[in-house]
Amino acid sequence: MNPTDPPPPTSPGPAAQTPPLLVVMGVTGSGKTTVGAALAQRLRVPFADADDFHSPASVAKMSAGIPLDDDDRLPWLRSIGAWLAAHAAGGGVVSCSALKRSYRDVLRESAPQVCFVHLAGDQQVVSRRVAGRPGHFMPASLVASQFATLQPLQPDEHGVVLDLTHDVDRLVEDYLAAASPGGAPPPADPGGAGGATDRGGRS
Ligand SMILES: Nc1ncnc2c1ncn2[C@@H]1O[C@H](COP(=O)(O)OP(=O)(O)O)[C@@H](O)[C@H]1O
Ligand SMILES: O=C(O)[C@H](O)[C@@H](O)[C@H](O)[C@H](O)COP(=O)(O)O
Repeated sequence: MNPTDPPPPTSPGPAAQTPPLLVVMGVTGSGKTTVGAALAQRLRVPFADADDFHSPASVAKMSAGIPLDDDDRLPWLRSIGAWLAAHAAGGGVVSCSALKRSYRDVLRESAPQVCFVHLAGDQQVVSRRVAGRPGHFMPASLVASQFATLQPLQPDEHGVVLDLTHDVDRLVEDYLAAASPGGAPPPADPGGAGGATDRGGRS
């Protein structure tokens, strides 16, 4: 083949890459909405906030300081799964707490290729953020139950863990580094979320 010829149709190239389909997950106040929107802008894909998919009854429940249960969350997760399925071909980012493995399984049923970006960190930092966030239905009193419910990504789950204390621009870069072919360098503290921890996923 002449070196100037275009690659054969079967050759993988940038156009063959699957567009990113991400769920930015974590407890309330971890930065999902802020970082999810920034990631979507950087990746040039649509963004959705799972808060907008809650029923009025669920919003009223959380506003009253009562945690949602599995029954409250199932129809909500299915609607987010439908959003992911509808954006699988072109890519998209949705911010959704996805606290339990079983919740992430519901999302994966609709979009098996989805990559989870977990914004992980300390409860005190998150509580301060939620207490200082104006005009949101989620009370700071629910932060403890969110941490109690949270099940971190397991080794077989496609995703990355990022340190929520990094600033937003840095978190976008952390994700890009983790998703690049070489992956992210090992975190400084393997027990925590000191950098980007690749959980085996590529998007
Ligand atoms: N990386 C960050 N560093 C500092 N503050 C942040 C960061 N990400 C979000 N915040 C702030 O923390 C609060 C919670 O962020 P938000 O995106 O609403 O979280 P979530 O969607 O997970 O509840 C907001 O006031 C937001 O401005
Ligand atoms: O399953 C839940 O209990 C909720 O989805 C919860 O995890 C989520 O955090 C709220 O929707 C508040 O919204 P923010 O996460 O944006 O604060």
